[in-house]
Amino acid sequence: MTAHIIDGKAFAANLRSRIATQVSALKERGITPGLAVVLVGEDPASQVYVRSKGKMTVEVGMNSWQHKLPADTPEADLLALIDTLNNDPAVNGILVQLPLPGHMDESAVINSIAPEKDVDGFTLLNVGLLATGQKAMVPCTPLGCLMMLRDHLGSLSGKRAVVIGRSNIVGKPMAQLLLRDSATVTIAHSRTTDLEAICREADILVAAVGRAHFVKADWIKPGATVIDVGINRTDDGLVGDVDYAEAVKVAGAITPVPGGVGPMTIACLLANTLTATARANGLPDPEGLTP
Ligand SMILES: NC(=O)C1=CN([C@@H]2O[C@H](COP(=O)(O)OP(=O)(O)OC[C@H]3O[C@@H](n4cnc5c(N)ncnc54)[C@H](OP(=O)(O)O)[C@@H]3O)[C@@H](O)[C@H]2O)C=CC1
Ligand SMILES: Nc1nc(=O)c2c([nH]1)NC[C@@H]1CN(c3ccc(C(=O)N[C@@H](CCC(=O)O)C(=O)O)cc3)C=[N+]21
Repeated sequence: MTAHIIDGKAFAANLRSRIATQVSALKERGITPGLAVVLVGEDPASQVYVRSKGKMTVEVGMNSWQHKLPADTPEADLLALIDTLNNDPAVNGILVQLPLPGHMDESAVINSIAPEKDVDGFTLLNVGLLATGQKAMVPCTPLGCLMMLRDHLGSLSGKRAVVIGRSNIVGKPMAQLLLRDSATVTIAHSRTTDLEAICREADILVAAVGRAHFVKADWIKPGATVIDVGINRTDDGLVGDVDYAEAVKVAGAITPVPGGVGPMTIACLLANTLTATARANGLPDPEGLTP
């Protein structure tokens, strides 16, 4: 028995085509959703993501703007750009690519984004709304993982979920979404003792660590659903956090890297931009794009 491979690439393509249909409908009413992406510095991996985001934004019919600033840009200049974007009615979504250069205060920059345009869901307001179960902008990577989990498992209610990683951009919001769907959630991290035994209890295992081949096959409960968020560049190319070749023999279902969570992250960014546009125009949330 080998695991069902959850095809994030195909899932994302399907999601983008549904988004494109809804964008066309908005355009007929004279509304074109727009996403502005801000990149500070020349990190090659970030440049790849930003280019890919821009291409897909245009493909679904949205307006796309990319603002590239040099690594030594003063923080005040970045804050001034965000202020301009906040006040530009054509801009419905703003994404500031992380990480930012060391001289910048990351939370000050993120929290200067107008919460209703915060398509990453990283501002304090959106984090608080998600944590209290209210209507928020939900971080793209966890949202994409949730969509794939629901699609594969149906209800998550009562399932044991283990999230490895407690970052603000992946681990914590992932745990919030699983909790909201009534899973029993454990968050593990670098100080967790007996990590392997905790993982073996999981019906749903989400790995967001940033270490190649970190999760071994014998940590996985037979038949479990494994979501591999990790993006690690190695001599063998791009790999996730899970020892995929072995895990695939034990898991019930697993997301590959590449072609799993990554494409869903970008599709969910477009989904959030569409949701933000609908809300800005007093329209109901688009069907099937919010949790
Ligand atoms: N596919 C996608 O769309 C995306 C992929 N990613 C990828 O996901 C991975 C995680 O990203 P991110 O959350 O930003 O990373 P962070 O580095 O912010 O967080 C990593 C987490 O892993 C934990 N960790 C590290 N070592 C261990 C260990 N030995 N045992 C248990 N836990 C450990 C850390 O624990 P502690 O808090 O104790 O330090 C931390 O909570 C990366 O590979 C990143 O590239 C990220 C965003 C989007
Ligand atoms: N403000 C902000 N929001 C983010 O969402 C954000 C960020 N900053 N900083 C960096 C991380 C990382 N991230 C990825 C998005 C897509 C892929 C992706 O599409 N990956 C492809 C492979 C791409 C490749 O070959 O490099 C895949 O997994 O199939 C990966 C990683 C978003 N992030």
